Amino acid sequence: MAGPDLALARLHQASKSYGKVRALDGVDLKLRGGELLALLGPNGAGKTTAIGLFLGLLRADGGTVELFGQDPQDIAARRHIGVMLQDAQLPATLRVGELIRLASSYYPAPRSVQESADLAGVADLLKRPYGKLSGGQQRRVQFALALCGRPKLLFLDEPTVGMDIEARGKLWAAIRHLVAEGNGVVLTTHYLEEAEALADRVCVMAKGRIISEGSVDALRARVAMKRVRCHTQLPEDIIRAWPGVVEIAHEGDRLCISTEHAEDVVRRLLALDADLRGLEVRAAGLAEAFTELTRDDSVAALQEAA
Ligand SMILES: Nc1ncnc2c1ncn2[C@@H]1O[C@H](COP(=O)(O)OP(=O)(O)OP(=O)(O)O)[C@@H](O)[C@H]1O
Repeated sequence: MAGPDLALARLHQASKSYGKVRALDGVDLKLRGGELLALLGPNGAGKTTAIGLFLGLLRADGGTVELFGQDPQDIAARRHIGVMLQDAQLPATLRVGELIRLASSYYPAPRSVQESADLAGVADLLKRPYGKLSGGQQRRVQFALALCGRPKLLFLDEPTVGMDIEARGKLWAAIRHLVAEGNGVVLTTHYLEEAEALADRVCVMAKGRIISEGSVDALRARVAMKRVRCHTQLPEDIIRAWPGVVEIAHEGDRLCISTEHAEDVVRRLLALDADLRGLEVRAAGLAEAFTELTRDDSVAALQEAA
């Protein structure tokens, strides 16, 4: 079993192709206890394939895959993981409590049904048949099944799809609790605010490669784009023609200027508009960083440089 400093899960130069499609192309990835890693990337980037390798559902064509230092197809390693995949098929007639009891029985030291239900926020649904639940409720039950075995490592594939804001907030709190207890979590998501809210590290994938890895702040810092907002009487056409102005949008009665040269833009605004009000300059959010990183040309440049 892995010690505290060893990786819970690791991909080393892992590759996987489906026929001519290279779904993963030499990927390195490592996760430690007490860490949440968010895997981001556009559709088809290779996120699900990477998780499939960790879970032993797929075999790598090249490179190595380790779960607790063992082969993921080894049952001893798999006893310590919990999984919430996108397309869970569960028997509709079983009650939630029965499902949790059944899933717990596969693990050596499971949580009690009540503890699992409380953590996942489904304690009030224990007597309800699974098939009669709403989509968001079913997702919460799937989360209870993922954590009932007291896993050291959780794989959550787009866990909050279909959840309302309150349910999402509760799931985030439960995930934070599990990470604070020292467990590792690998999360894939298309909700950038989810990665921003939860992740210690963010890994951006595109076309089977990792194109960026680091903290959310480090990822943002890689993107030079800034947003300059203000109330101004200056005509939009004039601002648009300034060097470095990429985009102009209206937000209510404010103008929002996207630029890589925020200082130049601010200098011009102040020089030309004595009545300028409400000036604000902000770094790009994760959404902008993500868009910029996964633009086709930037992916190509990174791949050439690698
Ligand atoms: N069973 C399969 N047979 C053939 N091609 C596949 C198979 N599974 C995945 N692929 C291809 O491999 C590539 C990576 O797919 P993968 O599902 O890992 O991406 P993803 O990042 O999880 O995408 P999404 O965000 O849409 O879930 C895609 O081009 C996909 O079409």
